[in-house]
Amino acid sequence: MLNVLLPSTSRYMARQMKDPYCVLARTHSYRARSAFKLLEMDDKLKFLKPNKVILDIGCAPGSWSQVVVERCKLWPKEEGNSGYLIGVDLQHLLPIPGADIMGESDITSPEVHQKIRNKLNSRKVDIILSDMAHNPVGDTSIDNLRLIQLLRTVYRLFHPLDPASPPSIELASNGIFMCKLFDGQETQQFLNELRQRFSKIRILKPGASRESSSEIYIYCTNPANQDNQKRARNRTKSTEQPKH
Ligand SMILES: C[S@@+](CC[C@H](N)C(=O)[O-])C[C@H]1O[C@@H](n2cnc3c(N)ncnc32)[C@H](O)[C@@H]1O
Repeated sequence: MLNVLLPSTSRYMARQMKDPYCVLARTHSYRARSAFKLLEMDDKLKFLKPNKVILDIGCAPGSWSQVVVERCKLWPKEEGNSGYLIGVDLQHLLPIPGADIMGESDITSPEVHQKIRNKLNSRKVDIILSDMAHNPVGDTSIDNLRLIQLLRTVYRLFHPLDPASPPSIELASNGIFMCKLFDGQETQQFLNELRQRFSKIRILKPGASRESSSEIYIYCTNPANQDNQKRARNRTKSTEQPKH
């Protein structure tokens, strides 16, 4: 009956039942299979630790935040653990114990930046995670470009275009920025922009990421120091502005 009435829904459910990561997500009470992408990347790079201040951008339905809470021991919080997690998403999402969730919040909005700043209360962010994405339209070049535009607004939070203006969010001197990107023709340009801001960049494709998906993860460490940042911002400014 379900097959007749809702063929695409039942096909989706069948696929989910066969997908080992969906089964595992249910077993471990993760809200999405994407938890296993972060778990795998953290197993490899070991960046999630107690005492870290973390911003999880595009956090709904919340499986990455669940992983961060577990690995950074935010719930129940160990005594002396100064770690803190803020999760931001356009969508409404259910609370996650140990995380400070900002649902119905657009990361491109200045009001949201102000709310994050208030929550941080002058603390620097150690790790910025972004699994954020629009719904892919399936055209690689459009999806690639749209996500890059969104990610530029994210890195400009901690590396503003105007070198004279203070960053909206301060990244710690040993801070990490990890973001998802739909791979495509603008990827190299985007990587070049990141290379001006971080001296170490790695590209990851975790096993839980579907082969058919163009998604890749970019893991950036060693942020440029203040002077280099200013020089990089000046260089980027001149290449990013339209030529007349
Ligand atoms: C693939 S999902 C993230 C899954 C999440 N990491 C998890 O494990 O549960 C991508 C999310 O990015 C969010 N998103 C897209 N654009 C956004 C924006 N401008 N601001 C905040 N969130 C955004 C979407 O609402 C969506 O929930």
